Amino acid sequence: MSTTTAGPDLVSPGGANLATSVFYFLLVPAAILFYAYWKISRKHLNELADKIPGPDGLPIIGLALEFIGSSSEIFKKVYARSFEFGSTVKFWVGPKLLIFLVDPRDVEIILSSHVHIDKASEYRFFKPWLGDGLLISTGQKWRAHRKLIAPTFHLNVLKSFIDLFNANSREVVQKLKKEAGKEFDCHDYMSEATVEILLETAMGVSKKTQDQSGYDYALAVMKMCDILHIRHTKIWLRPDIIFNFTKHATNQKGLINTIHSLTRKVIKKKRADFEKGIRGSTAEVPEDAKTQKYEKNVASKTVVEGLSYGQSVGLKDDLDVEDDVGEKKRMAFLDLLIEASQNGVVINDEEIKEQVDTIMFEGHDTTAAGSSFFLSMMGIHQEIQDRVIQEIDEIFGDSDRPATFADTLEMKYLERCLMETLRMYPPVPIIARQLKQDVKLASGDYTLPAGATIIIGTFKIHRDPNTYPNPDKFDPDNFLPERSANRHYYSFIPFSAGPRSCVGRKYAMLKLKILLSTILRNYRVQSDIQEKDFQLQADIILKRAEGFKIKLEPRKRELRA
Ligand code: HEM
Repeated sequence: MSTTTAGPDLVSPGGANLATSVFYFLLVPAAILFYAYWKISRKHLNELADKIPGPDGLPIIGLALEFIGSSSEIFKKVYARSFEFGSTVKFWVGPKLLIFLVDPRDVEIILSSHVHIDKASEYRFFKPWLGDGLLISTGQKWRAHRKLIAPTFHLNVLKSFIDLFNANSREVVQKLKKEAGKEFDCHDYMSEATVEILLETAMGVSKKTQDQSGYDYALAVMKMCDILHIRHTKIWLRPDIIFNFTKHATNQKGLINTIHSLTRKVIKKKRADFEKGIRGSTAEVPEDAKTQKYEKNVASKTVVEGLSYGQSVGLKDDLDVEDDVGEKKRMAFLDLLIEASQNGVVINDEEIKEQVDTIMFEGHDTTAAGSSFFLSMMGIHQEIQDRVIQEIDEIFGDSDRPATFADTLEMKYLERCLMETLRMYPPVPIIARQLKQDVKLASGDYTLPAGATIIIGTFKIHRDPNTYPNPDKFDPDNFLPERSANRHYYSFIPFSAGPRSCVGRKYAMLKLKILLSTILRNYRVQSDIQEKDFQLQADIILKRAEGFKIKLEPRKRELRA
């Protein structure tokens, strides 16, 4: 069948040629104009960048080829190259300007600021998973939600989690029984335990109400981090238009589905409890994990800031506020969010989901890595482990009683070992920010241009020989008060610092002390692998590519089941 149309013949060969010619005629000047505009708009950025030292890259792609290879190879290569320059280094990756900072004075300028709080554009890869949760949101939304969420990690709320920390730590000890005497990867156990502890404490639901295990969730998170890391390092996978056609995009969809189905279930359960008038965690605590009868009166003004809770003495953030609301009014994370959403304006249902996803991710993978590195250190440094065990035995004697808050304050040497672990193996090895304004540095005559991505190299800062003599040696005495006293506040930042510091800093420290002391009350750790043989990789979170291989040997007494 044919159709005829009246009017001009728009598709005649002559007309098509004319249209093509006009198109090219316009395209070339448009491209030239666009390029000229682009060059002019970047003139300021380029001029300031030219003054900052850094390796020469290839034309157009810059140093993109440095990011080829496995995660651990990339980590090794980038870390080795970081020694070629001073404390401020620029790096071009395609048209993107990255500037690495490691001088604590410069780091302070960025992290203590209430202006430079925008996350780097790379964090957008988290969006399908974490939405606009606390980790990546900015501006007014971030400010309002941070104000809402930070008090839910106040020490008074955390103290109410102690029995659940104990109960879950005891379960880990039981689960680990089957690994005794064999080499195994402790990260699997630490991951599962941290997910389950988060469910029962911050989320306030019993892990038994979940038909999907914490392990499946943790595995999905780990695989998501792999995909995000691939997108960070392989620049051709950054545009969605290319990424969406790869197998990674298909895998990502499945993983996000696994992750979100857990968070949706958690919120549904909590809402149902809320409607029945139930507040607080519904997880059951076995009688022998309850601490009430052992808890000594700890002065409410006990100093619990600074190093004991993961940041340099003298630094404060919104987690260190005085108890202005009163113990009774403070609520746990999801309780408070559900209540706030009832009143309407502060947070809506979608935003609750984003925050739950964010806390579940930030709260589990980081602490799982921290505890796995700690156990690896104990296995390698036997004489240090002896001292930790001696301290724990002095606190608990032969008793199987659960650990109280007062006990955690006495775990001084364990705490120093934990700090030293977080110094040498910070679970978040870099922090990235996007600059909206120029910033003059304190360490030298450089100005960071607006538009640059700033990378704060926590891993490198923590191994600066000027701050930590013998920085590659595991030495818990680096955290003796007299040694810490003279260090720059920003030379130890495992939890970041300033207004965007880690909201779970105190939660993590308290939980880790109870979990790790419970494990060491029951097992001695051994390791056949030395630190020099670690294959470090930084897939968002720092890990050992070969797995956290350790061996456990039951100690003299067994925990009563
Ligand atoms: C050893 C354990 C942990 C370490 C080393 C750690 C480290 C960090 C770091 C370095 C940041 C800043 C990230 C950035 O700016 O890109 C951060 C942010 C954050 N962390 Fe943690 N974290 C840990 C545990 C936790 C826990 C247990 C929770 C929650 C229960 C948590 C929740 C968060 C949240 C919500 C943010 C975003 C805060 C904001 O931007 O306002 N973290 N964490």
